[in-house]
Amino acid sequence: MRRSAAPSQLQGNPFKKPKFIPPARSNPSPNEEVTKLNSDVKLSEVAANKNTFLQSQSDPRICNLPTEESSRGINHEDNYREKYCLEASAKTTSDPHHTVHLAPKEITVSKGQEEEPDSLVKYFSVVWCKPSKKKHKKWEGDAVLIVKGKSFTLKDLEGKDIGRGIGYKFKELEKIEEGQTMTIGGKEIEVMGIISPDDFNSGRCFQLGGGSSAALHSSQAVKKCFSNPFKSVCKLNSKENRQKSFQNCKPRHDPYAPNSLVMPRPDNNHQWMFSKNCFPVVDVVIDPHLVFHLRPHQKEGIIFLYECVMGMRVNGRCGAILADEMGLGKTLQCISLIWTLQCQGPYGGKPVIKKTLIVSPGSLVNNWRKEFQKWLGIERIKIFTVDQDHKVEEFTKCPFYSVLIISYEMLLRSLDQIKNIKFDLLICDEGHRLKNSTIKTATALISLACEKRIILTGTPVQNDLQEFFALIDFVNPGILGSLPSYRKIYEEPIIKSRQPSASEEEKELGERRAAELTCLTGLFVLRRTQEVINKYLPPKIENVVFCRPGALQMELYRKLLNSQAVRFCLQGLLENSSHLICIGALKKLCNHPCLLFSSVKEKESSSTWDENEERNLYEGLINVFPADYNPLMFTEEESGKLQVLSKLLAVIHELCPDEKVVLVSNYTQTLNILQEVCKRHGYAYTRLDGQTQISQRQQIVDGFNSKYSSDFIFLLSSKAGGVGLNLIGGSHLILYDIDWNPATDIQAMSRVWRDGQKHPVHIYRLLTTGTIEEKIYQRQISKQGLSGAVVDLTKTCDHIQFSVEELKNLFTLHESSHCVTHDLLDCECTGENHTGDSLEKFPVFRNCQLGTHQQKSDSLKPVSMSQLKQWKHFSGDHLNLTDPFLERIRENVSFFFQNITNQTTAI
Ligand SMILES: Nc1ncnc2c1ncn2[C@@H]1O[C@H](COP(=O)(O)OP(=O)(O)OP(=O)(O)O)[C@@H](O)[C@H]1O
Ligand SMILES: [Mg+2]
Repeated sequence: MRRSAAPSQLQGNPFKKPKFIPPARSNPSPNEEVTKLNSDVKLSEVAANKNTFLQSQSDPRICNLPTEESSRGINHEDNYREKYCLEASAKTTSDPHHTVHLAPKEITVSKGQEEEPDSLVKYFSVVWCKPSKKKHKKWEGDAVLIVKGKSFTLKDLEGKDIGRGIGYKFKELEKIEEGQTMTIGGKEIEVMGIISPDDFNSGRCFQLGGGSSAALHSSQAVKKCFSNPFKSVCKLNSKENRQKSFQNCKPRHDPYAPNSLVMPRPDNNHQWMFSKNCFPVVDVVIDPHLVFHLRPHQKEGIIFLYECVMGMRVNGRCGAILADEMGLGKTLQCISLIWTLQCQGPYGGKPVIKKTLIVSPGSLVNNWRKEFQKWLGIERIKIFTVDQDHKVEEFTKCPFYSVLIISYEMLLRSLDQIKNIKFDLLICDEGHRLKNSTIKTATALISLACEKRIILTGTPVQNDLQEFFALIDFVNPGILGSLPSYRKIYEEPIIKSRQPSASEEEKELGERRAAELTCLTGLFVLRRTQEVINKYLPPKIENVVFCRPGALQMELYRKLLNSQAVRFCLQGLLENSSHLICIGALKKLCNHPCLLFSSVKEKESSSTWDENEERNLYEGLINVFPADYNPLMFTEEESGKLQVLSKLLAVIHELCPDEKVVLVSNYTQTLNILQEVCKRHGYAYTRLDGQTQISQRQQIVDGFNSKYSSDFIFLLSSKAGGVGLNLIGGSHLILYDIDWNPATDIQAMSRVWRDGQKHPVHIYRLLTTGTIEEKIYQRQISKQGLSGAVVDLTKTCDHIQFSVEELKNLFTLHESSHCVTHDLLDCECTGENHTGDSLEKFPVFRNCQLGTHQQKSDSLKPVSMSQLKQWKHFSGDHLNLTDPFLERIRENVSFFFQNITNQTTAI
């Protein structure tokens, strides 16, 4: 029977016959085929090397200048890539079943023939069409046929079921072989080949619809390689001309100098594809001026980024995600990359890029400028930052600017102009916001033509597989296929395998798909944890301080809990969001009663006072305050936390007059109170919150960090300014209130304990004993909080669903406990200075949808209950530590937890 070719037939799906054999390549031997599927990662190298080996024999365009490299041993750090790739593919390579089965005889069944028919599973690649009597079939598509015992499933290459059948005769299904045509489930099919269980389990057999690594490394590489072989044929005709031109091609910096950092050379395949005009390969060497400052992980990061954007890691793909934890110097790594590519390139030393676009949150635009200046000075590179007074047009008009830095908001406003500029490199800082591809910013950035794209994010990217897809698809569009096919092939099986009810088969499939996805994306996603710089950082002393509430606070708290609104909440009688109003009131009260007073007064005079819930909540509350209560004249004694804070500031000021404090709250109103405290005590302060002009933010940060600044306190709204800021001028950080999302707090805490910090860092988290603040903290550190994915700043309290049980717990005041959190730890101590083991012995794990093999210690994760138990802890009455700061506040504190990281680091 003759047939029209199905799509795969034309594109060279290796699971079908006739196989696509690239030009200049001999028919692969069976052994070669085995290698091909043994390791996806190695595959690109094997395939590429083989191809180019064959080509380079006769191809005049590959012009390697003879180098002394091998004899003198330049540190190209090639083995870094190898190590990295091997790690990514470890799972795959260790699998012994990695073979393509070419003939029906080689059908692999999961168990022996004598097994129960139901347990036999076979996989076939097929083409299908609607049944017809026509001689010349018009096949409608490729599919994968899964035969299991007496039933079968037909899936298209996007992983969607397109046919199913049960109750077939086992013998009939057992006999299926290559070349056979049959009608099955209302479709006519022709069997094109047999798929090994491993190729099915890894998802590789869906390659045309998906984009598995096998597809990438074989067909795409091949397509790229052979698409237009004559496009960049050497134009230099005379031998002398060539020689002359080569002589000028020298590395910009000496690759043999001690400590030089030399980028890996492109392989033959890369040269064949990208070397224009037959230029010789020249070493790309990072500016020694930068190398001098680089940490080891940053050197590796630069090589990684270089290889990614040069298309050396995944053929024809130039995107990367650098997801290093906060404070690891992602900015410096990018600056090094930009500076290098702007001045150098592997082909004749010609620069790879001319213009770079950096998009960042508004508050970081000037930080980028500062970092450029810090590392490169003002002469080497001309950067342009867009703000109200400096428009994109100016950048366009002045050719000497090579880097444009713009906020996400401004980018949207200037998109038309930006689109008209040819950028060669696009960097999206805090790029986690692109996780939703439908938002305007993401669509705008996707629309830019630039191929070399880098996302920087401190947040782990694999926690949500859909968001993961969006980020991956942004940097390397199409690499995972379409969203629907990705969901079918990867997301659904992976999620299913994580369900408690998952069968062994589902678990295995999910794990294999996750491994495949990791292997594929691991080539261009890099994440290192804070551990890599710990040794450069001073000690960090972290304290959780449980502050006794003041008398007025207690009375008001009881009153609120007895209100009709709270009671209705607990009976489930109120609207969905009414519990949030109650929670909000309790949190305000914990910060200071005057905040609650102001809210009640404000509501009373507003037109919405009639709204039941609030009236029910605030009823009679004003009577608890003294008759002449004036919120502007608040006292410190009225709030337990404020009292502790005030004493803490005093002792820091007294004992460490050169050190500064970052004081963080989530609320502007609370910051107002803290600001007032600063004024009353005569502390010089500066402030950054949501209202601070973007253009002023860096100035404020710089002022505070400067050793000449007289500011003692930096008042920071964590929501407004948490991300990306460097506040190393401060060495004490006080979190005045707690957020539901641990990420907000962790972000804030990371502002001071980072590279460049000279003093030991003291972190104080203040919680009001027995109140909702403890409950929120418990939620942060409990399993529930830890698994909710969590380290994501966009998640707010509104996302949390509370059961009535949980609400009951939230709305309970524990008046007699020193520390409810400690009570919950099942700790046998009585608060008498229990010295737990160091936290460092207990690596922190985070949940990741890709599975266990991805789990790494991650300091972005809040501590867990069991880790907290290992911290030193003691009640206020039993404090006998020699910590002079805690000593001074013990009177108002019912309990402490303390943990010291890097105790022995010499600064
Ligand atoms: N090699 C280095 N030596 C000294 N300081 C460094 C080095 N690398 C980075 N830094 C400094 O460390 C601080 C943190 O760097 P950076 O802001 O780039 O971190 P980041 O990885 O972007 O973190 P975040 O995710 O919080 O934005 C900056 O002040 C930077 O100048
Ligand atoms: Mg940053």
